[in-house]
Amino acid sequence: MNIYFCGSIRGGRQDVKIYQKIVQKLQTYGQVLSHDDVSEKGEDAVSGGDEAIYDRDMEWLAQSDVVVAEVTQPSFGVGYEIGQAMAMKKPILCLFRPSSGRVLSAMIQRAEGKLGRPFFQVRDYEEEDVEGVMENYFGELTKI
Ligand SMILES: O=c1[nH]c(=O)n([C@H]2C[C@H](O)[C@@H](COP(=O)(O)O)O2)cc1CO
Repeated sequence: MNIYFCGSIRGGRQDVKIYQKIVQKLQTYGQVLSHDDVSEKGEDAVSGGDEAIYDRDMEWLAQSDVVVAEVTQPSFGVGYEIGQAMAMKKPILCLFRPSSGRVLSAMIQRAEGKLGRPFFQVRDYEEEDVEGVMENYFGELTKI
């Protein structure tokens, strides 16, 4: 299974430790298609620049069987990828931490009803529960 992971880069890297935890867990379900650099800096210096990043990520999105997005830290890129993945009719799991004090965009929160479960889901979670949330999701996904 190819899994595309979305997480904020230029939107802010505050949650990078949580992204690393999510990616580690996703690797137990399949191949994770995501930029290698889940460090604080991001991958600004990638050769080929922004166009290469865009083309690579759209290709990976097209190749993915499922998309997992951490949406707590707002990011234009993550929102864009979610919209593209919806247009491609990929199953999408959005993970949001209410304890951040943020309120999730209505455009993500209310997209849930539009493709129908289990194709678009938003799950609220706490950091210590994130592995269990993914176990539930992937358990249900394999039954479709
Ligand atoms: O360097 C990058 N590499 C990269 O893969 N992306 C993609 C993957 C992330 O899920 C998303 C992050 O978007 P943003 O940088 O607007 O927060 O965009 C985005 C950037 C920088 O915008």
